[in-house]
Amino acid sequence: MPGQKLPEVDHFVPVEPSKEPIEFVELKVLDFSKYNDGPEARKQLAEEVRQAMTTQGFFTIINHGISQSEIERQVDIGHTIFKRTPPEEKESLKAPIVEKGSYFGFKPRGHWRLMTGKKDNIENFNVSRDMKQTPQPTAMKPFIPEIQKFIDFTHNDILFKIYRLFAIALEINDEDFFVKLHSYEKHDESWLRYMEYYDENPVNTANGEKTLWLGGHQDLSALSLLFSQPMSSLQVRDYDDDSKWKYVAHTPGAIIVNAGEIVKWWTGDYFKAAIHRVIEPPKDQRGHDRSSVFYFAVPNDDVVINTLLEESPVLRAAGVERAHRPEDAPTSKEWVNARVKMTGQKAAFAGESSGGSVVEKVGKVTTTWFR
Ligand SMILES: O=C(O)CCC(=O)C(=O)O
Ligand SMILES: [Fe+2]
Repeated sequence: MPGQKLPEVDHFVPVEPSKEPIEFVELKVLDFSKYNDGPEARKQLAEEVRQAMTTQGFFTIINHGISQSEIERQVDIGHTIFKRTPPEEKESLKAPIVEKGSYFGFKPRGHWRLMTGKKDNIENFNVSRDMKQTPQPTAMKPFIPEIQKFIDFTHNDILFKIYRLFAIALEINDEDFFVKLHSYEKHDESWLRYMEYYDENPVNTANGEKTLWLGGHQDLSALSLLFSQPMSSLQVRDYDDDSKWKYVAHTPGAIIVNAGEIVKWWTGDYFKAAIHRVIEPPKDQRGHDRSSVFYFAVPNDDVVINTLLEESPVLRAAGVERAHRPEDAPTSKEWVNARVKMTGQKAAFAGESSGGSVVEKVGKVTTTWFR
């Protein structure tokens, strides 16, 4: 918006990129400037999506239409909301997570229990895709038009492009198949998240292990879009390399696309849901807070989620199994509310058993937590 003066923010100063020799996961980088170069170019991108999704469930997109400065502006807006909202207002706009399974509003620090048994040190403010349906702290009000514009572009342009590539990759006849399940006009629980990790205690545990900030999980979403930020603390468990945890590199201006459990079910695990966690960063980045912005997409409320064997010849050829018995398949809203409600609450999440993973029931379906 050239010439127009935007409301002032409290600027968040991000940490400098780490210079330590850490092991990064190799992610495919998709150049979305090619998306409009015709059907052949789109087919090529779809093949790259297929390769990334069947191996990692994570990929990076660049040239997607949102600039690094627009991402920084959103991080600043989130930081400003956290800084300027007084504790009493945060308390009164607390998300009814346990009561209703809804994230809309503030998630205070300490709501989740980590696998170490400790409480999290992360503050979230979650905004409904349709911002009118979200609690509106006073500090957010000046930024509402900007935030809504950011959400709308992310949903209607970037997300829908990714979904058209998914449909092409799965050879589903209707390229808009997934787009129609995420209709902008209908209601769903998709949300924008501002997230601040507070590193108040930058000390290693006695055995030299790094402190866990957010336990290993797959997102409950269909797709999560992570706007890249410079602190090296997000790790993905590499399906390709003996399940090793590896750092996700920062690419300024990029979006990391993270497939969640809904995509895993749609594809009968042909497309992987990325297993990821957040840990304390390398030494040269400690003692800094980490502020970032995310968009989590889930289908419209009434969409029943099960494997798309009828729609996709690729899934039939791959021989995948249906994720749920038809009578057990949840609707999008049922799943989201049930899963949000129990995240970070149970002993399973706090890690009573050791080893790779813990399965927990969510209504008629299950979710898995990872170490
Ligand atoms: O902070 C991050 O980079 C990832 C956060 C995350 O995994 C989540 O909110 O689901
Ligand atoms: Fe996540």
